[in-house]
Amino acid sequence: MKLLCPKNRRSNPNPSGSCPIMSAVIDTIKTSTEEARSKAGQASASDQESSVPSARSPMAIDRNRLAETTPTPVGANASRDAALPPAGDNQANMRFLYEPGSTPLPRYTIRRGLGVGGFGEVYFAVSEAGKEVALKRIQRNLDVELRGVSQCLNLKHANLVALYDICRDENDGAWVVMEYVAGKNLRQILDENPNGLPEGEARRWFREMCAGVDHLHSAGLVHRDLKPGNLFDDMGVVKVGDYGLSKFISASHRGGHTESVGTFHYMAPEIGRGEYGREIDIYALGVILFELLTGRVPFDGESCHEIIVKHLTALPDLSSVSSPYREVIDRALQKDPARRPSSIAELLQPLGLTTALPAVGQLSSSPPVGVDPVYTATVTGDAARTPRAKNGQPVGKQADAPEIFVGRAVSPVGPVHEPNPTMQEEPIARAVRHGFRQLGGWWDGLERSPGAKTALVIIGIITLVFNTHWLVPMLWVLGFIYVPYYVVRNIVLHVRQQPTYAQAQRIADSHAVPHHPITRDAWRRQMRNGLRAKHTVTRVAELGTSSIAAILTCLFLAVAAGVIGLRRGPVGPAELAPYGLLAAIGMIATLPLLLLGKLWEREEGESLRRRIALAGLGAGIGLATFAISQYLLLPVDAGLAREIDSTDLPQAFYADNGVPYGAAFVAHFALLLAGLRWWKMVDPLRKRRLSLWSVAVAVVGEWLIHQVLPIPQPSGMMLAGGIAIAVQMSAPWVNPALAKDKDVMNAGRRGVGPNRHEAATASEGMV
Ligand SMILES: Nc1ncnc2c1ncn2[C@@H]1O[C@H](COP(=O)(O)OP(=O)(O)OP(=O)(O)O)[C@@H](O)[C@H]1O
Repeated sequence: MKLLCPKNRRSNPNPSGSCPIMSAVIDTIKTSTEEARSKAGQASASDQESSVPSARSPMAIDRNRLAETTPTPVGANASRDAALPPAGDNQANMRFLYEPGSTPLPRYTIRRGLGVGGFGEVYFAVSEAGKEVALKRIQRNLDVELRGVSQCLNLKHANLVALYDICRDENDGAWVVMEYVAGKNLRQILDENPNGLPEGEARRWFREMCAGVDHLHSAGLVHRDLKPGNLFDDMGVVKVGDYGLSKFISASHRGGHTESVGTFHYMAPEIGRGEYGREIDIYALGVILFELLTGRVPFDGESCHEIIVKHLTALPDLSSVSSPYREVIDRALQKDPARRPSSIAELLQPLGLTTALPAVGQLSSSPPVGVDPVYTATVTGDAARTPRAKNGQPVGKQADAPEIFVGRAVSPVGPVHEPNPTMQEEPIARAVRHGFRQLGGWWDGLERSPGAKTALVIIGIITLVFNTHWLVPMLWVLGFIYVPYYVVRNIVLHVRQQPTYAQAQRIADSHAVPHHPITRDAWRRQMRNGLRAKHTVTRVAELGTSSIAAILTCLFLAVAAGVIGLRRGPVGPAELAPYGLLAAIGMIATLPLLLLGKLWEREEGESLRRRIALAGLGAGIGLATFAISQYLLLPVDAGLAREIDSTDLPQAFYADNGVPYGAAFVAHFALLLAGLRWWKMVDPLRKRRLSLWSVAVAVVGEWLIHQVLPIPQPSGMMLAGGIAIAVQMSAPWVNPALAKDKDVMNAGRRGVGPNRHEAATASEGMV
């Protein structure tokens, strides 16, 4: 698997071009060449300099040379070889370690390089007996990761590319020997059909790939890397390939160097939570179905990160797809895996398609060397299309096992992850439904005459009617308990299901190319795009969570202030009232600020409009402060007479004796809110969750305004500081420390490197 830059998704990027990810793949190839050289210990210095590599020495060769020197295939190989697509520009630029004629594995002669994926190079090779195979050279030491591949090796299905064996070359390098597929892959076909395939053809592709995947699922395997590049057309039969390795090679093993995993267009959201159930295959199939029909993927973007965030948060626009495809894709692309179809059969059912299982035999042993068992799959209905070559011989045979000389696969595959149980049906509702279903079953199986059954129903109804006096109140009580419980449970679970942006970032990290850092600016842009793509429901859910956090924070701060302020002296209602005011005003200010932050998180924004809106909010806060102070009989001139000469005060706002009118509070808080950039404190992309600098700026700003428009102190400053703390603690926050390139972020923080300017300006200076 290799990560394709989103913009270059349709064609392999030119290695010499600007795509950093492709460059990383090229780096990997170069590195592995060096590794192989050092391991082999055979390549002498002269060999390395020589332009004529020896047949057995691993040596990078240019694909152009390789194409030129590829020997003409002989015998049975010729037809397929001729059917190979010509090496395009991309392929022409690929460099392969082994040249045509090399025999890195005994009895297999490499004919040509087919391509380079995330795991390594793939070659077309021919055995001594003339058997065509594809050889995939794995670039890492995968002893551990290859455990369990034996289960895949013996899978047999018309719609799966057969894995024949895992072999070791003399340098202990791992090779996967697999069925060679001469036809194009779906990526190439979709590239030729930018508006998608005709419906019938799309249905054929979809049904057959689903049949292959279903077979994997029934064997307890999850593909984990379904994408058009891994789906082949083998003379009219769809073959799912690349299913063995992705299960065993985790991102961590791949990410340690310069390579990267997968294209993000097909990645289910829960992969970020480390869930790799079969639902991720269902999700990928939903994406592929959409692409088959439209030629587009449902979630695209300028960057990998943007795509991930869309997978996590955005709803797909399915308006270009007609029914029943729309509903099928919609279900398959549900963010919550538990809401997706639970099986391939369920996925296909609305389309009127089925997956007959044309398996020759699950998990059986490979046939003896040299034996080509006849393809005996029994396919029904739509699947009844056993592939035949022109000579009438069956061609879809799966179980041709080449010579095994060093097989190392051992242990079985780990368990298939079940869907997240937390979002499954509410247990009481499930029990009730189960009970009703059992009752229905009992009723259906009751051997009584229709008359007797009718009589029973009537008796039941009468019993209910006569017991309504206690049944109805009991149902009311149960309803009063159950409904809030149900609502709270769903809110809590939904919120827990909400993807976080840090989570998106982590996914990007685990798949990204570490040697191609992004700048802080670019990171912010990507994150901002993700925030923009967020669905309203997600926004509302986040706001709900933030609001609860804000309320709790305000209460905590008020209690903390009260404990400190009242530790000596009497504690009565009069003494407690100011802290009640603090909590109330804190909430009154914080909740709208969070709401505004939610609206503003889509844009970087430094606008007059924001300040005007904040001024309006400040006026409201001032009014509320005055009103609550009056209600609680709090002195609204506390400390003012001592501090400020009343004759200096604006007469419209203060009485002759210096006592402020409500207008003074309104003006004071309007200034406080409009004068500071509060949106920085609720921005999910702020640098720190809680910036004490911002709190200090809020307190000092309040004190400065107090010099012109005084209000009771220290309540005013406590309020300003409390609001600054509460909004920051409760607003969502993306931890920049999890950003793709920590060096760049740190450089930005230190004010060095390319982000020097932004480092200076991006701090949460509030004024
Ligand atoms: N069994 C096969 N028969 C013919 N061509 C194959 C076969 N397997 C892979 N290829 C071709 O070899 C190339 C590299 O394949 P590979 O699976 O390594 O890469 P990928 O699927 O693009 O990336 P990744 O393995 O990272 O998912 C692709 O062009 C693919 O079409």
